Amino acid sequence: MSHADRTDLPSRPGAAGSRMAWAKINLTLHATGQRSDGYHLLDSLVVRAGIGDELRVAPSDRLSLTISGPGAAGVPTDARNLVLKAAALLDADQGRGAALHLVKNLPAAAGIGGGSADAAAALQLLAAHWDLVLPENSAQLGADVPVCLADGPQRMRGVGDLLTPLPALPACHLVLVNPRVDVPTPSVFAALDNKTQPAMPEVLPEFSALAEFVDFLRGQRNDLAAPAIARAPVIAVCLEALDDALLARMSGSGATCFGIYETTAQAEAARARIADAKPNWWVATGPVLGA
Ligand SMILES: C[C@@](CO)(OP(=O)(O)O)[C@H](O)COP(=O)(O)OP(=O)(O)OC[C@H]1O[C@@H](n2ccc(N)nc2=O)[C@H](O)[C@@H]1O
Ligand SMILES: Nc1ncnc2c1ncn2[C@@H]1O[C@H](COP(=O)(O)OP(=O)(O)O)[C@@H](O)[C@H]1O
Repeated sequence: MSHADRTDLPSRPGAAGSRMAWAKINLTLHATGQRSDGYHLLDSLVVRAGIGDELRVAPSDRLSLTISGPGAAGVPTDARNLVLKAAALLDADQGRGAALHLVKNLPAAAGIGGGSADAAAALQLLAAHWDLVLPENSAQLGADVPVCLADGPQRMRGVGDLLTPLPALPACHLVLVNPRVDVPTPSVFAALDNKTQPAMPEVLPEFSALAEFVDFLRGQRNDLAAPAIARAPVIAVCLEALDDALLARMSGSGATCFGIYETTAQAEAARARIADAKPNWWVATGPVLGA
């Protein structure tokens, strides 16, 4: 087999030629202003959930991308894919090759940064594969890419570019519910009436117990929830379906909602109940990473 023909893709998540692209969850999302270029200033507590896509790389003389998995339908495989955009940003027209395969589990355009997480995973995997350093301008791939490159809970401000790592959070489990309606991010921002709302407290408390953390979150907001629900009222039905959670909110610009549960068993029971009642929805569960 020639070097160019090798497409022996590693199949184990976390193997050397593979990287997980974990879902990004905005536990809070405050819209605090707007820049002159139209981009919104945000203040958001962002975590990664242990539910994600998997990106694999194998040596090849040319760059290629194939996609499989339950979330693959409708995701572009051409140069519009954020994985290939990330490869182009890193390669800078040098013509490097790699055979990439994306196992797409996360729904797209769902407020959980699936595309941004894939882009971040591509930058990290290909930087290692090609022996390059990560580019500083990753945000040009999307405002959420920098936070997806970071590990552990983060406070995200600016337009997504100002990141402050947070101490570990109390352990908890998330149930993610998506009613399978696309809610494009620009349309939700455009429908946001009040673009200058209060930020989170300047200094975030440190949380030793889950109840304390959930109490704090209850006092915070997702300012994009109202315009997203106005566009897709089924989001309110998702929140109702999570009514046994300690807290249920929408992530990002929607439509995915999350419920916070204390134990894996409680989260799994909620996942099974909702999946049974709503077979056409996407319902998944996983721990908050770095908690
Ligand atoms: C709202 C957030 C919150 O984490 O998440 P998602 O709902 O996308 O998951 C992000 O800020 C989205 O990040 P991302 O989806 O990468 O944004 P981009 O591709 O750069 O921008 C898509 C569009 O969203 C709007 N946008 C995005 C970020 C921002 N700070 N202000 C904005 O106004 C702009 O209309 C832009 O054209
Ligand atoms: N690898 C990818 N996975 C998902 N969507 C992608 C990908 N590459 C490009 N896209 C496009 O990016 C858009 C936003 O995707 P995504 O990041 O999942 O949503 P959101 O910004 O709501 O979190 C989608 O409309 C999709 O067509």
